[in-house]
Amino acid sequence: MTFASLRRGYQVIRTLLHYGLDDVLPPTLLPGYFKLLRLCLFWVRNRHKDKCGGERLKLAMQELGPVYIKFGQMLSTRRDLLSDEWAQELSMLQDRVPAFDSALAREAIEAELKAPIDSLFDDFDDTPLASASISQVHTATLKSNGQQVVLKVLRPNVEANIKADLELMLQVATWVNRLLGEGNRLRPVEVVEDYQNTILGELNLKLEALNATKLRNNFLDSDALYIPYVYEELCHPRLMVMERIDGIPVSDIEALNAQGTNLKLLAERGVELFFTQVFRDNFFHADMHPGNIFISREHPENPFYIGLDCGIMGSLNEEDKRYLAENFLAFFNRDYHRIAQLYVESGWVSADTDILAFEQAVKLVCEPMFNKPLNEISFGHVLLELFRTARRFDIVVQPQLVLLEKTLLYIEGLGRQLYPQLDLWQTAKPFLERWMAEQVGPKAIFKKVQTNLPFWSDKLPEFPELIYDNLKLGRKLLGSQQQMLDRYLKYQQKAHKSNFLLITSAVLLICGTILFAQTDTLWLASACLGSGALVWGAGWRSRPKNRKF
Ligand SMILES: Nc1ncnc2c1ncn2[C@@H]1O[C@H](COP(=O)(O)OP(=O)(O)OP(=O)(O)O)[C@@H](O)[C@H]1O
Repeated sequence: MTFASLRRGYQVIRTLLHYGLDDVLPPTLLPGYFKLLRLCLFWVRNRHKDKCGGERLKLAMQELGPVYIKFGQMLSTRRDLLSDEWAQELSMLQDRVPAFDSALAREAIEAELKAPIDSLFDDFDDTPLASASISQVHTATLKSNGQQVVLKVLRPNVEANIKADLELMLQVATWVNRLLGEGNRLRPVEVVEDYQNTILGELNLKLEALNATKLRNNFLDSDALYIPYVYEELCHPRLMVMERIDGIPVSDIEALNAQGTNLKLLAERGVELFFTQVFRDNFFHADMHPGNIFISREHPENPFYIGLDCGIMGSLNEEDKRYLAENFLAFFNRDYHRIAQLYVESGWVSADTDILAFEQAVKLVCEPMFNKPLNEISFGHVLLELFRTARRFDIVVQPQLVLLEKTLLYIEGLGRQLYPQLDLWQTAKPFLERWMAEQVGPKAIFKKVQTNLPFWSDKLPEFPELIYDNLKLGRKLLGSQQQMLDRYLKYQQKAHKSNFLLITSAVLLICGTILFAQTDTLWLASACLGSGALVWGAGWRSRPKNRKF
C-alpha cells in the first residue's frame, strides 16, 4: 500500500465518519476500541444527525468525488440490496463537476490526434459544453465538411485516480465481507467488482464510439431513436468526436409541452425502444438516465429520442431473453408456478430449490401488485421483486439482468413522467407475445431453417459423396466388429474346453489319490492318476493364449 492510497483511505473513512455513517453499521461489526480510534485519529464533529442514513451517504459520496458518485449511482439501482429510501437518495447524486482547464483538454486532444486541433477543426470552444466525472465535452466545427461536432475527452489522470479508488474500495469490501461472514446477503466484493467492470469499460472512448455506431446502425430506419454520427477515424481511447445534436433534455417537460410534443407517442416509443433493443437486437443502452436522453425539436407531433453516451451497453443471451419474456407473460397471467419453474430452468436459482416454497414466495410478492390497476404496474418493479425473492433462495446474481432491470426502471420512470397514464402492459404485451410466437411457433422453425440454409446449401453438392463415404465407413466398421466378435467367440470356446479338461483332470487325480490308499484297488488308482495327468496336459495345452480381440 502506497502513502497516497493510505492518505486516500484516511480521507474516505474520515468523510464517512463525518456524515455519521458508522451509526448505520451494526455495533457488533465495530471493534470495542473503535470509538476511541474515531476520537483520536479522525476527530470528527459534524454528525448530520438530523438527516436520514441515505441522505448522509449521498452527501458523503458527493464529497468523495467522481468514482464514489458513480458508485452511488450504481448502488441506487441495486434495490435488491438497499431499501427504497436509500436507493431513492442515491439516485439523486449529480454527476456534474467543475470543469478542468481547457489548456489541458487541448493538450489531451492533440496528443490523441497527433495533430494540432486547428489543423482539423475550426472554432474550438474553450468553454466546455459539459463537464462530467469522467470526461469533458467541447464543441468545434469539422474542417473537412463544416459539420458541428463535439469532442469528448477524458479528464487528466482519470484512469489512475479511478484505479486507485477502486483498489481501496475492493480492500474495504473484502474487509467488510470478512466482518459479515461468508454467505452474507450484501456480497460487497461482488458489488464492487461489478462496478469495476462497468466503470473501467467507460474509460475507453474508442469502445464507446464503436457501441454508438452499432446502436446507430440498428436504428438507422427508426422513427423512434437517433444516435449522432460518430467520426470513428478521429476516435481514440481518450477522445471521441461525434456530430453535435440539438435537442430538448427529456427531463424538461415544460419545454416539451411548450413546443407541443406528442408525449403519449413519445412515452410509448420509449417502451417500444426498450423491447426492440433487448429482444430484437440484443444490444441495449444501459445508461439511460435523463442526462443522456434528448428529444428532437422538429416535428413535435412525431417526436423521436436522441441517445448519447453509449459507454455502458448490455446484452442477454438467447435463453435469458426467452426466460425473461416468459417471466413477464407468466406474471401477467398470474402463473406463479411457471415463474418459479422458469427461475430454476434458467439456472438463475439452483436446481435443488424447493419449487413449491419458491412459488409461494413469488405469489406473496406478486399478488398484491394486482391490487393496482394494470396500467400502474411496473415491469421494473416486477423484476425487482422477483429478484429480491429469488435472493432469499440464493439466486446466482446475473450482472446482465441487473443492468436490464435498471434500464427498465429508467425507461418506465421516464415513460410515466412524460405521460402518466401510460399503460406499460398494453404497450409491451403485443411485442412480447409476437416475439414469443416467433421463438417457439412454426415461425421459429422456419427462421432456424432459414438461418441454417446457407450452411446446408453449401454442403448439398457434397451429399452423395458424404453418403457414399459414410456407407463405406459403416461397412468397414461392421466388418471389423464382426471379426472381433468371431475372435471373442473362439476365445470363449477354447476357454470352456480347457476349463472342462482341467476340472476333469482334477477329479481324476483326487479319485486316484483316494484309491491309492486302499491297496486292493491299486490298478484302478494308477489308471485314474495316469489318465488324470494326461487330461491335465491336454487341458493345459488347449487353454486360450491371446486375450486381445
Ligand atoms: N453529441 C452531442 N451533442 C450535443 N451535446 C452533447 C453531445 N454529447 C454530449 N453532449 C453534452 O455533454 C453532456 C455529457 O456527455 P456524456 O453524457 O456523453 O458524458 P459522460 O462523461 O459520459 O457523462 P456521464 O457522467 O453522464 O456518463 C451531455 O449531457 C450533453 O449535454
